[in-house]
Amino acid sequence: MTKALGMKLEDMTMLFQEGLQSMRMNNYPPCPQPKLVMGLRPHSDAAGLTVVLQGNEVEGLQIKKAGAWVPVVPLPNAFIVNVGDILEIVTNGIYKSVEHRATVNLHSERLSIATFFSPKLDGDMGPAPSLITPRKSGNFQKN
Ligand SMILES: O=C(O)CCC(=O)C(=O)O
Ligand SMILES: [Fe+2]
Repeated sequence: MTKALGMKLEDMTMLFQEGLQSMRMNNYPPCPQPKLVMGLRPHSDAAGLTVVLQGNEVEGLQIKKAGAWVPVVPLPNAFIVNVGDILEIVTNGIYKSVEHRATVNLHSERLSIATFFSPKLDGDMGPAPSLITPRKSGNFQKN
């Protein structure tokens, strides 16, 4: 990723080398009124990267693309990798954090496992210094 972006490796390892990994297992039971219920509300993940396994290959995950909700069709033995808010900030907005949600199904239970890879908890975080040039300023501010 750093090579593709022309970013210094240290700008990434500084944050993620001692990063945190957490996991959420989601179970969406069948729902008699799936049009009236949302499994997981629209959100973006606060992490750097999220890896999702759609456990039992039941459809439900959707991403927002050009203003429309697009289903992410489960593929056997495939993971979904989502960019989270922190990576959007570190890459100075080059990679965008994706808004997504999970719907429920009338007859099928759905299972998913999401693994969140986040930076270390202490220290400064902001756009990678190596991505800021006189022609390209930082899109996010450190507080
Ligand atoms: O159930 C899914 O496919 C998505 C899960 C998710 O977005 C999350 O746990 O943050
Ligand atoms: Fe999520």
